[in-house]
Amino acid sequence: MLTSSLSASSTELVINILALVLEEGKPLDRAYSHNFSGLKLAAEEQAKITWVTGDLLRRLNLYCYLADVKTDEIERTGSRLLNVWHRFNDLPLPNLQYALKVDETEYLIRLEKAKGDEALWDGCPEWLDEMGSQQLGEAWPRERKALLQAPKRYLRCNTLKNSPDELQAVLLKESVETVPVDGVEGALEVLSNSALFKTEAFKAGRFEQQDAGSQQIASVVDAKPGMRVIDACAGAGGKTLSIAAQMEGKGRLLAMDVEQWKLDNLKQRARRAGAHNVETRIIASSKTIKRLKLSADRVLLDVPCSGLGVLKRNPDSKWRDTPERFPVLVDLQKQILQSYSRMVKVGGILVYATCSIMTEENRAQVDQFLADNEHFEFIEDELISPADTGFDGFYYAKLKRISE
Ligand SMILES: C[S@@+](CC[C@H](N)C(=O)[O-])C[C@H]1O[C@@H](n2cnc3c(N)ncnc32)[C@H](O)[C@@H]1O
Repeated sequence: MLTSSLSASSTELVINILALVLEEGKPLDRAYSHNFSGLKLAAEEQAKITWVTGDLLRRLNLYCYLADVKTDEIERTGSRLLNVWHRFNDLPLPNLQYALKVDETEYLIRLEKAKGDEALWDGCPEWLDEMGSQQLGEAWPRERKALLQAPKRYLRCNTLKNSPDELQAVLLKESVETVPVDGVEGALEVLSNSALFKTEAFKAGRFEQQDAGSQQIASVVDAKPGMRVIDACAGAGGKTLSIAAQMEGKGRLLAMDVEQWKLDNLKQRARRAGAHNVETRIIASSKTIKRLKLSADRVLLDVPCSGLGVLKRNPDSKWRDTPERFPVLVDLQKQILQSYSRMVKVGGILVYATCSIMTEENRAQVDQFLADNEHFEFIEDELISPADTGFDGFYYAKLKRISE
């Protein structure tokens, strides 16, 4: 929460970032790096800018409605949007030289109307509200509200390099204040606005930034030293590195993906983390999977998904996404589950995971797989609910291969 207004230059930066995201379709993280690179911003000021931008994107439809501004005209009308944001948050307006004014009477009329529209109030596009109600029923309004909150910052202690206590002490020396997260071993919540990636502790591979819910998913894999483990949709390796730590660097951990640049990124992170048992392999065709048939003690399928559990962190995606993408993803997940499950050996464990809270990508997908596949039995599943935990939203199901 902000207690003072943004400076004029920070307000302009927010408008530039929003224009890049909403008018040019740039992902939020790239819009940030595009605007921040080369600037000597204090960590506190940068944190303020990302906080305001994130909040604006989480409730974009509401703020645009209150300001009578269109999402594709931010460059031209962004000053009124930012004025409305300050007005809504009871802060003095920023001191902009050329700004579109807010008509107070019009603003108050619109505010009253908006209060009567719960989905608008919670920053939810209509298509998402419909989908959420259809998929989650009565549970949806709570989740919708939870996805509106600013995400907290979490670290995963890299136990290949240090213990959580040691990490906390080292970070404190670099003015990074943290507290352990209840119920998630090795997770720390960051309380200060520090620039984490500039710390010596980060450069030494002592931690990774990773949501506590994501850390929970990785821990479900329960990999042991000496095992043969496959992380088949590894991306840049958030969960791979966590699994490597479970394995204490012993055994074989194969990280696969269809995108080489992500695996290149993963290799770099693994080097920094001291995770020497990680090998990467691009999935070039179905043959790559066939060659690994019945070979692994553990297979993690952290499948491509709608990302509708992580909207707190990636609020830009709800203004870019369309409902038409959803069935395409569900189909891809089904194919990955059917094909990649062949890599699990008899007695081995398959963990299916998503960063979505939608039933069709989660339990319904798993139920269908089990109905089509007698070689696996269900062990457990869990929805990591943003409303219950305050973390990002995830789902996992743990299955065991019982026959060839
Ligand atoms: C949810 S992300 C993985 C995130 C990663 N596990 C982490 O914890 O950082 C899904 C990944 O699946 C990859 N992917 C997409 N289609 C795939 C396919 N057919 N086979 C394997 N991976 C695929 C994407 O490139 C993406 O990196």
